[in-house]
Amino acid sequence: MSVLDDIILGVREDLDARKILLPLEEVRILAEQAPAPRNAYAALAAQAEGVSVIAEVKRKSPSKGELSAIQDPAELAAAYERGGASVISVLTEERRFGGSLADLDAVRAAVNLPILRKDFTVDEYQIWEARAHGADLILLIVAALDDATLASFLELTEELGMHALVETHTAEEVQRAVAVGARIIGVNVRNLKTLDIDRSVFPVLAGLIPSGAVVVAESGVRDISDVESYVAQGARAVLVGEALVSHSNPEATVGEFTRAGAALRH
Ligand SMILES: O=P(O)(O)OC[C@@H](O)[C@@H](O)c1c[nH]c2ccccc12
Repeated sequence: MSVLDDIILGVREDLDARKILLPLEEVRILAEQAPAPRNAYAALAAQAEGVSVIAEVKRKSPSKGELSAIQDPAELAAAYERGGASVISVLTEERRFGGSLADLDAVRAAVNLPILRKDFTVDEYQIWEARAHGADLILLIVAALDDATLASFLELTEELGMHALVETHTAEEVQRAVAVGARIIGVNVRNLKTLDIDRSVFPVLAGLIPSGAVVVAESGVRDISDVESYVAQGARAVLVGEALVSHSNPEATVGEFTRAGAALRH
C-alpha cells in the first residue's frame, strides 16, 4: 500500500467518528452560519511583486517526523501574517501531521488572511466542515480522487464560496486538474506515494498549466534560492511548511521569501 493510501485509511476512520458526533445536516447548518469566505484566489493572484507565500502551520510529517511542537498556532499564524504571507495553511490531519480542527479554529480567530484547510479531502463532509470552521480554501489532491469526484468536490467548494488548491504531481494529474477547471493548481514536488522529493518535476509541470491559473510550488523550499528558482520556473505562489516552522524568526523568513524573486517575475 502506498503512503497516500495508508494516510487516507486513517483519515476515513477519523472522519467516521466525527460524523457520528456531528452529522452532515448539522455541519451544513454551521457552514451556512459561518462568516463569509475570503477570496483566496484574489489573495494569491494579487501579489504584484515577488511571490505569494502560503505559510503552513505544520507540526510533523510522515517523511520528517516531529518538526516543531507549535505551542501556539495562533501566534505562529499571526507572525506569518505580519511577515506578509498571502494565505495561511493549517494542516488538520491528526495522525501523521499532528494537526487538528482546533488548530484551524485558533488560526481563524487570530488572522484576517484567507486560510487553507490542508487535509486529505475524500468526502463531501470535509468540505462542509472546512467552511463551518472558517476555511476559505481547501486542498484537493488529484492522486486521491477520480475525475467525477474531483469535479463534484470542486463544484461544491465553489458553491460554498471557497476555492480549491488542486494538487498534482504528474503531467497526467495536471491535465486532469485543468480539465475540471481548477483555477489554483499546485505542483507538489513530493510524491505522496513514496514521500520522495524531486524538484525537477516543477518546471515541467508548471509549463503545462494555462496562464489563467495560479501556479503554486509545493514542498521542498529550504531557503531564498529555492523560492527564486520556483519563481523563475513559473510559480506565482509557494507553499512552505518545514522551513518556516523550524525557523526561529518565522515572521522575518516569510518576509524574505515574499520579496524573493521580485526581479525574476515577468
Ligand atoms: O514542509 P514543506 O516541505 O515546506 O512542504 C509544505 C507542503 O507542501 C506540504 O506540507 C504538503 C504538500 N502537499 C501536501 C498534502 C498533504 C499534506 C502535506 C502536504
